[in-house]
Amino acid sequence: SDYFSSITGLEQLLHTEHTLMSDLNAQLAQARTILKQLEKELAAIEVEHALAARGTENYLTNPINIYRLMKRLHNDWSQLESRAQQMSSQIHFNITQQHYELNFPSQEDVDGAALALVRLQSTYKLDVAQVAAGILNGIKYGTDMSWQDCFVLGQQLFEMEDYNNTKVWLRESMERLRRHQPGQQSSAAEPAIVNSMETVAKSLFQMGDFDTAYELSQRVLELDPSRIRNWHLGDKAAKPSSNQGDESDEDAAAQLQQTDAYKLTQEFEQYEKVCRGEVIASPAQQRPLRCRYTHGHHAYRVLAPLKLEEHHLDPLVVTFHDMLSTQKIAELRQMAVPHMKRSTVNQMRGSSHRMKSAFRVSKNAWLAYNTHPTMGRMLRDLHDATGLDMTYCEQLQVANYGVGGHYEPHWDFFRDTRHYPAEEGNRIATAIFYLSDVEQGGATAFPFLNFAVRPQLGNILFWYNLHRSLDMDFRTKHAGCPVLKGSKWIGNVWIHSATQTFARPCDVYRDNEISEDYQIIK
Ligand SMILES: O=C(O)CCC(=O)C(=O)O
Ligand SMILES: [Fe+2]
Repeated sequence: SDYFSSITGLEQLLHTEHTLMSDLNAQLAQARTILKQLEKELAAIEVEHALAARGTENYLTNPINIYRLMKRLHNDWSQLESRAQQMSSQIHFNITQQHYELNFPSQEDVDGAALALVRLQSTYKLDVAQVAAGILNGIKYGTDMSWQDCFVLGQQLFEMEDYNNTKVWLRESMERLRRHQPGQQSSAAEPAIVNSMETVAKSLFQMGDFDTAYELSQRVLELDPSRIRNWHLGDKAAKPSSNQGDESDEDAAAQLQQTDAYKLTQEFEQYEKVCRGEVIASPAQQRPLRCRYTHGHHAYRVLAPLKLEEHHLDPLVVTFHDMLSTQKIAELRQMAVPHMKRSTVNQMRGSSHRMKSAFRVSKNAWLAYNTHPTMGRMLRDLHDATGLDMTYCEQLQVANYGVGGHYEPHWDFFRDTRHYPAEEGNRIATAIFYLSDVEQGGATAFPFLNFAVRPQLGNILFWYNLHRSLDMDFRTKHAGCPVLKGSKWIGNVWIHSATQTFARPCDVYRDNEISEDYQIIK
């Protein structure tokens, strides 16, 4: 399970399908051999009949022909019969029995993948027709989705009670079906899909989406005109009790309100805009920012200075460029892969129970710094760059986001003191090592600060989560935007505050008030 949350599991699924393909291929090859023989024997009999047709009497007065006819009907045909039966019985293609050792996605996985596709489409405002054509932000990546693909996705969204997106995908499916040349082979739709279309049309009708229901019904009739008979009978099966329909409707609406309240806030809208790159920092905001060389806090860096890029000054958010080589990154990722598990989030404030969530779709692994010399180096470099003391930092968290993977806006500091050891202090700073590039999407976004940082292999993104007073800086809310194309790898280092008194002394006045307004979700 959880194949959709990162790329590592997907490779297993590719393997599963590869096994099924070669198995079915082997079975078909065997069947084909028998089929060829059968064809040859049939052709031989056909030759006899061609001869007979030229003169039946002449043919049937030949004793050899008479004998062969008798023999054929008495022996040969029953042999042909058993051969044909043998051929069909020889195709042993039983997925569950033969391949119990293979990994298959669960319903949850399929739902997760559907959700990912829809998340991308809404976050990046993608045109459904383009997505269905395999085009992401103007670049054609893969094959088109068939009308059936779009329909099944729409149906699934319907079952997941995402009605707005249901409509969009069903309409795309119908559009594709309409454009579909009638001459093409799949115009003879399987009854199963026509059944589903009928069912979905009925449900849409009951929910009051008459346009889509009508559209769908028209297509059903084109595929199978005889179905109209079922529609006028007013039978019970065709009309689920209206009571039931209303109830589930209310449920759906209530659920939608609850889970999606945040999605409707201005804050979330702003987050999505930042992900899309639609928010451009004002000149006033940009003017004081610099890209420069620095020797950080280590004399050695005078000779090999660090490339520092400032994104924001207060709170401080910066990038250190080219801090890890491709080779070392490959080693790190390899070490992490066997330990990767679906990421979780704290269920509630004060609760230590952690759970999977659509809020955070990725996989991660925690690695101790003594696992590999590279990791010790990473901490030293981080110390040299920032001057912070690395005594209390959490293990390296390597995370991988697959397509559609994301992490919705959150703060990295703990708001509940029970979530960190008092002697270590809260998470004063976050360093994200980017362990991959991402082709499209996947930026780290700061919705309150109006910018997003694109992952760039080898870079470190660094920021302070706390004010100098060690109060929480609520302006540091940030997120991992959905990955649109590619796979995103990061390594998180969370540095705690207890030993930073000299590295980052507090000011003479408390500086926390400036960020307090950002605590309230708008
Ligand atoms: O994926 C990102 O860019 C951000 C990750 C993050 O914020 C986290 O893991 O806490
Ligand atoms: Fe974070």
